[in-house]
Amino acid sequence: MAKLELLPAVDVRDGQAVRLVHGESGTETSYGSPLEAALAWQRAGAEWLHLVDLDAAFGTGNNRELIAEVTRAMDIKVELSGGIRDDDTLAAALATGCTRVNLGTAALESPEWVARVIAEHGEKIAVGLDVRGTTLRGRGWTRDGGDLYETLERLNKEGCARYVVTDIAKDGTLQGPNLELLRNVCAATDRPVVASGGVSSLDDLRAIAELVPLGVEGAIVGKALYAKAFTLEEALEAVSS
Ligand SMILES: O=C(O)c1ccccc1NCC(=O)[C@H](O)[C@H](O)COP(=O)(O)O
Repeated sequence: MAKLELLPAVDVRDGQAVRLVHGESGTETSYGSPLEAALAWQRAGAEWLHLVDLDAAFGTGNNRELIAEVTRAMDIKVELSGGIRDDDTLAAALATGCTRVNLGTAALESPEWVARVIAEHGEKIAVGLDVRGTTLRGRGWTRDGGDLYETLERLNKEGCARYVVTDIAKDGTLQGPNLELLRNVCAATDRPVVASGGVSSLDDLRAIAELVPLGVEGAIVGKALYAKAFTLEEALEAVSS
């Protein structure tokens, strides 16, 4: 059986690595240099980094230079997220050399553009499905953006390669992942799914790993690593078989 990929997260706000609760602006806890955090995950054996420009997501500026610097410094695969919504921001993100980008708001507000870039860039484009209940949220998760399953059906038809699924109610809370949501999304698509939000323990990761046969490919881990609930080495070991 394929093993679950782990993507430690570095979310950047105002030049700092931070964690938010429910992705809400103003709930930041700071964890210092994003480059140091990313290098630490790489040294610990990560194969992926999930790197988020929160200012770009919230529309409070951007950390574009820093995000590019961190991405260039990595020998591992990088998934970039946050504020990638048009040709300029997509070109800047891809120019960093990242492995793929994660589009959120654009998939809700600019469906024609997203269909075009999916057709042009294939595997380099993932779509973030960030939900409260079954309602998608855009603009840094501050605005409603339609129904999860209607949007998923449309993106499936357009050939979207992969989805990053976040239950906003769980994100940054250490309350455990929403396994039911992951199962439901896997049932509605044949594309790989990356789980995000709420991981609190090695058992949570083992529970997500049980969903690999259903289509879950990876899990993003943020708060639990920064709060030292477990180490990345322990997490990689827990999902290695
Ligand atoms: O990814 C985004 O674009 C984004 C936008 C607005 C708020 C938060 C956003 N991402 C947050 C993450 O990707 C978290 O790092 C990830 O869900 C990890 O969550 P957790 O393990 O619960 O800390």
